[in-house]
Amino acid sequence: MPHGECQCRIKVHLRMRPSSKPSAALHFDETKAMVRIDVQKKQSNVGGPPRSYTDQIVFSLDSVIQTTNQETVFDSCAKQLVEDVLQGYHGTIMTYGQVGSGKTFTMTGDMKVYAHRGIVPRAMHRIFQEKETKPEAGIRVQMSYVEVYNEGIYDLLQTRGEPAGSLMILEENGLVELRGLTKMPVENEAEALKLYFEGEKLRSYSDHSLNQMSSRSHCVLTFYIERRTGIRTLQDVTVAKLNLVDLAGNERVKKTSDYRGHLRREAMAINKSLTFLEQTVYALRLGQGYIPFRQSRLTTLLKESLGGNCKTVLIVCAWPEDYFLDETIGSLRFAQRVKLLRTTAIINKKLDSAGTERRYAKEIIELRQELALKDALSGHTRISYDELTEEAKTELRNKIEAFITDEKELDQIPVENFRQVSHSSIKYHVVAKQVKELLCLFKEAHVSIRTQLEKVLAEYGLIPPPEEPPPEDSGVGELEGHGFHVGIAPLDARPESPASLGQMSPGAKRCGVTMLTYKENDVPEGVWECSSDIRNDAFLEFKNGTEEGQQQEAIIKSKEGELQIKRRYARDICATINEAKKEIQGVKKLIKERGIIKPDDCAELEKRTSLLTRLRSLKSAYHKAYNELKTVKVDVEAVQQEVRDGKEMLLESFYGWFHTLAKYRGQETEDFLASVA
Ligand SMILES: Nc1ncnc2c1ncn2[C@@H]1O[C@H](COP(=O)(O)OP(=O)(O)OP(=O)(O)O)[C@@H](O)[C@H]1O
Repeated sequence: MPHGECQCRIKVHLRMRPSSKPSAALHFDETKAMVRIDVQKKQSNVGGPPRSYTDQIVFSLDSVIQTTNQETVFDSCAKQLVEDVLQGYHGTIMTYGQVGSGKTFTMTGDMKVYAHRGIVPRAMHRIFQEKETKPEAGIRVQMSYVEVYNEGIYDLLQTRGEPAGSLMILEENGLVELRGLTKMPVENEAEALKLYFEGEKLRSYSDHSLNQMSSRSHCVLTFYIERRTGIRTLQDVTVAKLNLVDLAGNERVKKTSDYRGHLRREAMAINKSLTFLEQTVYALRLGQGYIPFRQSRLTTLLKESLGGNCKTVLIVCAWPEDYFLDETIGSLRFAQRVKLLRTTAIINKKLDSAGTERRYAKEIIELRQELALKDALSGHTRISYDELTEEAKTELRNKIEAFITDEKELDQIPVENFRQVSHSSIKYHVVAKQVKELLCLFKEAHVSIRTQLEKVLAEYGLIPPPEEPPPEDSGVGELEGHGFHVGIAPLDARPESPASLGQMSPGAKRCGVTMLTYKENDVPEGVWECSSDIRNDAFLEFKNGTEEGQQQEAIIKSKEGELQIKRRYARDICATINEAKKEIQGVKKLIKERGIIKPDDCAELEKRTSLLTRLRSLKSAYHKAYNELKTVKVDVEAVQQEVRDGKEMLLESFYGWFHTLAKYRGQETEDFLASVA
């Protein structure tokens, strides 16, 4: 159920007018809100006179009132409903009953005696009391007053001075409206009462045998109450209606002595409309699909009150005399049916758009004045807060672009007021992205400046020479012998070709030993007095034929295997670095091609940000690989050194073996070697 929605039953009260000869058949239980009526009935008796017996009819209501105290009537029947209307519910209070039974007395009261004022003036008092005591609610009241006379609806507040034609009923979205109805704004209780009395003067009364001032029409007095329900800037407003309906009295025309033409016509029209009202209530009670609201003007007007968005109270007025017992029973039967009807009332909210607009306009003026004062105090007298012209917008965009591209070396975005910011579509995230991008560029610039500075300082010997970063444009050289490095290896760093070393002996070739040879220069002076061929053969003999030589050769081979793996790994890293470098250059080119981005071009900015992100990730991969390459390089060099050390050890061992053996044998080296071979 939506907030404020209320499923309500129509409340029904019985008010008996005072009488000097009340019927003995009527029994009231005010506590239980019940009325019992003893009805004398006659039953046919076969062969004899009809037998009479007493039947009892019991009516259960919401209250039974016999007092003449108007305050009690208002408090028990109307007060709560008026409060509900002040909260935003639509409400209707209706009086129904026989001619002269006290409907107008209940509704209007005796206006000559203050204590006898009826529901209308008391409700008025309560409404305007609320208006005065709660100025923050900004209550606005309007009033309309219509009568339904002989099936015509007449505006009792029309001020045109000529008899008004019947008002036309309009129905839109199930809601009934009267076209051209006068809704008078009312400021206070006195004004409302004055208007009410003016309307009363236009109302149709006749001198009736049961009532000197008998209302010959149904009257609907409506208060439209608009009030704010909060103190926020954007407020909800409730617009509720309070309908105070004084129905014309029903009568048994034959019973009354008034058979004069117009009175008879009036009585028949009243009875007809009340019959339609009863039929409508009956249909509503049965829950029929079709409810004949449109049968009469009265039922059309009461549509919402009987079965729609409204809280409704019915006060049935009755004569207590025996003579009118049938009419009283008829009124109570109607009351009983109405009591079973249900309505769905909601708090009627509407957005006070006109009021909000007015408030905003006022607020804007005040804020502008405040801004102008602040600008004047701070010396900014030429700032305009008006809507930006197209020219001003373009100028502002250019200024911002200049700031972002740093063309004019501005140290802040040149906007003067929020309107400029909003009209340039500079949203926070856009600025944040720009700043992020600038930070990125700044970081790169910082690294470059630092490197340059370190180089200069190193040149002057103020700091140790910095380790060269990989030159990005030249790529990474392939590993080759001792000469691999980041970048293209310098020519003098290439290893000597095997041809420049000592000749590989046929024996070495045979044994598959390709790496370890020696040069003439390697031979210690005075040791080798034989030809190189002989020495090579002797060397192979040592490596392959002696335990010491074999062990050392095995170590060298294992180290050479390790070296090979590390070099292959280093080569892979080099390939990764070169690939990254290529991509970096590609992305940089793309960024450059996109040129300067307009601050409000979010799509382009997105693309640029994504390219920058890609660039950052490539650079990160590049530097990671480069660091890894440095580590591998150290490893490779270490293993290379081990290989070199192993070879040197092998040579030394060979020299020792060869020399000792030659001496031991006491032979000429040539002879010895010949014998060995
Ligand atoms: N409860 C009451 N206490 C005192 N006087 C009453 C009461 N009810 C009605 N009267 C008096 O009876 C007379 C007729 O009452 P009223 O005009 O209210 O009847 P009515 O139901 O409106 O009649 P009609 O249908 O003809 O308009 C009035 O003079 C009124 O002052």
